[in-house]
Amino acid sequence: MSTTESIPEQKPASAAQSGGGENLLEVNGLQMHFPIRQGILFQRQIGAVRAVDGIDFAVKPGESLGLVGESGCGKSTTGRLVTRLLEPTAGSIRFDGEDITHKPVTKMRTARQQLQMIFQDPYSSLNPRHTVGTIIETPMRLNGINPEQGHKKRAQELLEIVGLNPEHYNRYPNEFSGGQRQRIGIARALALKPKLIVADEPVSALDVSIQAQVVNLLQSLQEEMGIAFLFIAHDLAVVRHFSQRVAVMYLGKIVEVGNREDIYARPRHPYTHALLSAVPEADPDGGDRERIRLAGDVPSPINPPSGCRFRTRCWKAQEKCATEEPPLVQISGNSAGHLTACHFPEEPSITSRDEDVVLDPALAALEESAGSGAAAESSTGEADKAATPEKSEKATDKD
Ligand SMILES: Nc1ncnc2c1ncn2[C@@H]1O[C@H](COP(=O)(O)OP(=O)(O)OP(=O)(O)O)[C@@H](O)[C@H]1O
Repeated sequence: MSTTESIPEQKPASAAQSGGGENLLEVNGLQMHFPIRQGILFQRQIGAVRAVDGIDFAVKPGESLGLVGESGCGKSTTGRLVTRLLEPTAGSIRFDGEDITHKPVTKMRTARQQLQMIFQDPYSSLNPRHTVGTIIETPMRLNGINPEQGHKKRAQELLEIVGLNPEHYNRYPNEFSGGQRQRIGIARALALKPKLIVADEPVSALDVSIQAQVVNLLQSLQEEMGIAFLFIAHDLAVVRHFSQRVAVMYLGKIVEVGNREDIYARPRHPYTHALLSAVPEADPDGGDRERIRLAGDVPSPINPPSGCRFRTRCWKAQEKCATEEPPLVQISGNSAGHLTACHFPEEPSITSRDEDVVLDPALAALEESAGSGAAAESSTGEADKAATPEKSEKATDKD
């Protein structure tokens, strides 16, 4: 574990990510500050939730970029900004060569068609009063798309593509399981032949056994139809096999981005190490892995820590981390395109260290007492709960 300071090779995020071919999506300096207002009449702004606070990333045609971080880091807000469901406070979004940052939705018909979103909750994202056929056909009709074979045939084709029975065209969403509903949502997104799909935690509400099936489906769509993905997830396990590149987000900032191999085998940011530590079998060689117990919650985005935002939970934090925000750059030892925002990065390895890193003193005390007596037994559950940097399980279902 190195504590020496790395001297960043100055390659800023946007420049490093836009090299090597055209980008389908390019995001620069993107910010979303939700205003906090007070007062009944005048609604004075007294602060802001800095949900997304100046991020840069790019997605190439046909590529999948995973966007990963704990709950509240700003991933969904990023997805909603990219799909223009939210108006950004600052920054720019270019899609397929066009600046869509402030373009009214009514004036961006093509981009709107080619940029689709799949939502987390397959229960609330489908209108329960419409048949599956209507749900899939409506976007085609609204966008003036008239397939040669007719709307019904095309909707049935799409049902087949996503692994559902085309004869279920006249059924209603409540007749399907969660996994099947997510497939209907995917068929609806495909109806407009998108170039990019923003998938916001598309499997986290599903039973674990169903998750893999839906991820496999999305992967085959990416490979066979050349669709690019911005795949949002709260842990690194889900995006592992699906994303060629991964961006790790913490409290409104991207703290590390790189290709799959760099992020999973040679991570540099302590937060990436902590997230990876929570992934079962993160070490591709099956060796002894480091154990980092990331406890506590992400600090409030209303008043984020100065300097490096991760410093309040970081085991390597020093004074500099409080006073200077580390830039997202290709630090010494990183390969091209692997960018890390850290003054004191970790060694590029995930092998076991001499000691586990336990970040929460309360958790450490619990673990100490766990070795002795019956009282310890009851506290172990608490410790596990506190150590899991994941959202709580949502509704489960089976296909
Ligand atoms: N409309 C809004 N008004 C005010 N604050 C918001 C709004 N939407 C999101 N936030 C806040 O912005 C921060 C980032 O939220 P966001 O949903 O983007 O995070 P996330 O990483 O996607 O987490 P999750 O997985 O829980 O959705 C959170 O603190 C959230 O409370």
